[in-house]
Amino acid sequence: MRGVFVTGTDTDVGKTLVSAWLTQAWGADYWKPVQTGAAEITDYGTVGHLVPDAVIHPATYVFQAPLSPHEAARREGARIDLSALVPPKTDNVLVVEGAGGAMVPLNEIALTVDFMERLGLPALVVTRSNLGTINHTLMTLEVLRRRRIPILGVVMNGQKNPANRQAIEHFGAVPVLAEIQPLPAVTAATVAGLPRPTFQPIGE
Ligand SMILES: Nc1ncnc2c1ncn2[C@@H]1O[C@H](COP(=O)(O)OP(=O)(O)OP(=O)(O)O)[C@@H](O)[C@H]1O
Ligand SMILES: C[C@H](N)[C@H](N)CCCCCC(=O)O
Ligand SMILES: [Mg+2]
Repeated sequence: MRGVFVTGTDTDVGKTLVSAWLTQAWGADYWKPVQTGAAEITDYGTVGHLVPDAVIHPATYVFQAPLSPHEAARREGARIDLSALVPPKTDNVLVVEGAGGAMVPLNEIALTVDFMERLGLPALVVTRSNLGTINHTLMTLEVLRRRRIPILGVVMNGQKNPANRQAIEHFGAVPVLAEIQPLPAVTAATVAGLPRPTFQPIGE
């Protein structure tokens, strides 16, 4: 399976924007295995609008409450089973987006990082560019490395911050693959207008 698991230092950090950007630039398929907050909005719906031609695979779990997956599932009398999180069959590159960050619980014992470990795709970490991101990014990298999850690199999302970029690359021993600036609006046109990624997905 070729692709990338888009995780982040937090919820609302820009994972869906980055996922749409890569899906569009690579002509990839998109999959959001676990979606919460569906009562308000879904990431697969957003990516479908931002990348109209993309193959959007159905989420395995969809819950209404905008909460951590383990809690959103519980409130609906459900429980996320990692063995049900089977990647879609595709010969194409697959962009997978996690819910929130790497340590987000999926059930009473399993965390998102456990799912990432099973899936085996390299991780791309989306981070904010402003104050506080160094700590959050280094902690996320630490978690991924402890599980020997390959790390493609980091995408910084927000106003350019050379000092934070340097710190993340130096202390995190990881490349900042791209810096995405604040967009006036997130639309199919502005996503398509972003500079093309200078990196490729890895895997066979
Ligand atoms: N560079 C940017 N410029 C303008 N708006 C942005 C940018 N990055 C993210 N946003 C907006 O910020 C909000 C959060 O971004 P996004 O949905 O990509 O975060 P997320 O990490 O996928 O969140 P979740 O954890 O819910 O999946 C969205 O409304 C998105 O359109
Ligand atoms: C609802 C939100 N948009 C995401 N889908 C889920 C974020 C879970 C975050 C859990 C946590 O880190 O506290
Ligand atoms: Mg998202």
